Amino acid sequence: MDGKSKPGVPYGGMTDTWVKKHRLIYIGATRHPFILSIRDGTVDLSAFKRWLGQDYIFVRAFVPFVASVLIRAYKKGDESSGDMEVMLSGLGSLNDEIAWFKQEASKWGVDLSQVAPEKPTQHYCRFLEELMRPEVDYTVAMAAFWAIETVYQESFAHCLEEGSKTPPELQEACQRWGNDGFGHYCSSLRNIADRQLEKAASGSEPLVKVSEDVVSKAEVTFLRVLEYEVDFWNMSCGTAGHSAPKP
Ligand SMILES: Cc1ncc(CN)c(N)n1
Repeated sequence: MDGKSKPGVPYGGMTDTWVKKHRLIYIGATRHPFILSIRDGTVDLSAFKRWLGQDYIFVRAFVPFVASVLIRAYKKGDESSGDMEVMLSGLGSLNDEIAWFKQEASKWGVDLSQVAPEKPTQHYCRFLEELMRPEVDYTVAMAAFWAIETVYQESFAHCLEEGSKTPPELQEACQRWGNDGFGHYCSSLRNIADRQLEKAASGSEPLVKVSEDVVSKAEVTFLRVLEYEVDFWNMSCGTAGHSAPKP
């Protein structure tokens, strides 16, 4: 959370360096007031319902992005890495996630068919589209994939920690991303990203464009994910319009 490497996470991966180097925006994304309001039980239910509708739209756009990373993993042809299996499990959980959104929406009386994407959602989905373009490197796509999943894991796990006062009716939402299994999945994504970054940095990746170009692009992409996540949380709180300028 405060950028310290987590127990069991191998110290010194590139992602570890980024979390430390950019800990302010990382904390901004993983300890957002919206998340803190869920954790202390003061969340405004209309904000939660707004988040629910918008996140459903995001998750539907996230599925093809995950599929695009799976295709990149397949094309890498490095069967021993097990990358494809990690993505397949991710797609499986997204299938459950979409079913959960529909059930949760009906529990709260949110008609998902009537929800229109607000600007932060539109911008975030457009960013996912950009990451699906063929010229985007596997390493850059993996950095985004890990960052997107880990922000939710860190955020919602925080609402489940000792001492939290998360309302019982919101526990299930927090469990969805805050559970240990999802945490393990995020560690798998992190390991793939770190391995790819290590190869790019050492220039040992064949046919990769100028290697430091890939590493710096991956770092910029990591930061852009954090910005989109903060904008998404801001939207959920109704503090739209205060988004950071996009590079
Ligand atoms: C905005 C957002 N970011 C990440 C996740 C986790 N897949 C999500 N459901 N929504």
